[in-house]
Amino acid sequence: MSFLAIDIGNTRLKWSQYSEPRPGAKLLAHGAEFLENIDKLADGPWSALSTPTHMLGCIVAGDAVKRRVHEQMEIWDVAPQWVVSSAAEAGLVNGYDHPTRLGADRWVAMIGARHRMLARGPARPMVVVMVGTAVTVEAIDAEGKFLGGLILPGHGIMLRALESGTAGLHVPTGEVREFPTNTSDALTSGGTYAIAGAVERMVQHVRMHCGAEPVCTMTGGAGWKMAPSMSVAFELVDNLIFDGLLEMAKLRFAA
Ligand SMILES: Nc1ncnc2c1ncn2[C@@H]1O[C@H](COP(=O)(O)OP(=O)(O)O)[C@@H](O)[C@H]1O
Ligand SMILES: CC(C)(COP(=O)(O)O)[C@@H](O)C(=O)NCCC(=O)O
Ligand SMILES: [K+]
Repeated sequence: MSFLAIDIGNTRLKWSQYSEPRPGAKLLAHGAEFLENIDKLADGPWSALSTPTHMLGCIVAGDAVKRRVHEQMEIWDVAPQWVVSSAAEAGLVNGYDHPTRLGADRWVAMIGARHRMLARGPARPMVVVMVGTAVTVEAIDAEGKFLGGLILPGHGIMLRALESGTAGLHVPTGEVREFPTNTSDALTSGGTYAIAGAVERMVQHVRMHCGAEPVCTMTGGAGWKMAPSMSVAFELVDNLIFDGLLEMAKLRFAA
């Protein structure tokens, strides 16, 4: 028995193979590929894996990418299953106007974050931050209701948008500075503090709305870039989506 979890964002595919489809299962193998390289998975890293008995993934990169991943999975006799955000699952209630339109990665990460918190202590409100191609900042109350969330451009998109929309902003990546004194540092710092500021605001909103201090959990490929510049207390976790997929797999594939 083994379980393959896959998270496909707009920049990279991340995968992890576990001994079983449940939280606490042993991690057997893992990897990440930029989307332009996913056609080499079956002949590359996946060729060394034992056949997964179950697979669950989340994808926000579109149907063409999904088809390419299905092709790579043909080396195994396993049915691909992809999460669709729903009105309620695994202890979370979805407050989105149209629950199925919520990005599956956001839904799965929130489920992972909430279970992680409950495993450690009493239920508290949460702010869940994902720093990937885009940045999302989610609010969850102490009862597990997703109240709503912010979507911002990630570092790369912010810089490319400024480069393409101006004549004078073609410069190398800079450093994060409190008082930037060159264009590179001004751009890098502007993007970083835009994200940090959005998180700070969401923490304020949740504190006011829930009347309690939220737990702030941050994840995503570029989370480490944000960590030194945050203005609120937070925990950086590298696998919230896989935590969530394991929780959902436990409910779907329980023997
Ligand atoms: N070694 C790395 N490989 C890939 N992305 C990286 C790396 N280090 C930092 N990043 C940043 O992480 C972002 C991708 O994060 P990721 O969580 O994979 O995004 P997504 O889920 O949207 O595909 C990139 O936009 C990039 O800024
Ligand atoms: C917000 C996102 C683009 C984030 O994508 P990512 O940065 O993980 O590649 C993705 O979750 C998405 O396409 N969401 C659908 C719209 C929504 O959640 O409202
Ligand atoms: K993501």
